[in-house]
Amino acid sequence: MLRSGALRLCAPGVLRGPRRSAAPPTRESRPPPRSFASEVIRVDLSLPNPSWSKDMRLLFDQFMKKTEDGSWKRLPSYKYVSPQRTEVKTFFPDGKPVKEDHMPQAQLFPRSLEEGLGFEYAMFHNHVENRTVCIFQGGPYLQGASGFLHGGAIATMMDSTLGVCALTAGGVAMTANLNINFRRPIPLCSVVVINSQLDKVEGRKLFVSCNVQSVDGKTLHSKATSLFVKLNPKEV
Ligand SMILES: CCCCCCCCCC(=O)SCCNC(=O)CCNC(=O)[C@H](O)C(C)(C)COP(=O)(O)OP(=O)(O)OC[C@H]1O[C@@H](n2cnc3c(N)ncnc32)[C@H](O)[C@@H]1OP(=O)(O)O
Repeated sequence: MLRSGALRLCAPGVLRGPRRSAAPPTRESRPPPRSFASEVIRVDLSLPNPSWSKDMRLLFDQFMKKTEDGSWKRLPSYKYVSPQRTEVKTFFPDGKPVKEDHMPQAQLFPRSLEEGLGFEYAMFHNHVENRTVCIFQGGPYLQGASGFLHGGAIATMMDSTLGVCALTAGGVAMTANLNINFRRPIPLCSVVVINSQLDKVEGRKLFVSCNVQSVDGKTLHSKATSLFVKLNPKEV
């Protein structure tokens, strides 16, 4: 269940008045955790929910407008890596992953915390420009230094955004290298924009970079460069 303290902290207006009626679809509430009914598995968690702050909603609406001419696409996001719960291919002959079927608790790390308490985000991708943008509101369970987001939480969302950018352009790939400069701390429950782009492709190597900025674009919180390597086609 959502804790009202977290809700108040991240979305102060939510408990006082009715929700805005906005055009994009909304996610009213999340299903109970660890339930594997098919409808639960397919809940798209990148849609607005009551824990989203006004900034988060405004940004989401702005990006939804950009999807209208087809240049940008909103990327749905699920708790499970394989929402159909089909068998995941094994890419590594020497280091076999645990199959999700054998570990039903397995779920995508950034989607593993309760609504409003952890990672709230939505991603949009531009196929022509090979760019992925993530709007991200980090909740109170992601605290590092007092009142600010943990560096690991920031790195998680940067890696995820860079990963989506690389995967969308190149197919199945993993992070081989991630270099982050943390320039300014991110207050808990604030909203930031992660802008990522594919810079270069060399064979199986996908070079991507990103920055993390405040909503008004005035504060550069973090920057990163990263290398993703497409998994060896012989092993796929
Ligand atoms: C919210 C939605 C989220 C969806 C996206 C999720 C994104 C999250 C992604 C992750 O977090 S993945 C988890 C963290 N990453 C790993 O656990 C990867 C561990 N490393 C590996 O499995 C292998 O090292 C890897 C698959 C990356 C590469 O191994 P390979 O055997 O396929 O490649 P190889 O070692 O032959 O290297 C291929 C090329 O990459 C280069 N390379 C590999 N690792 C490098 C490295 N670390 N730094 C620089 N170059 C590197 C290597 O030199 C070579 O260059 P050349 O082709 O020019 O010779």
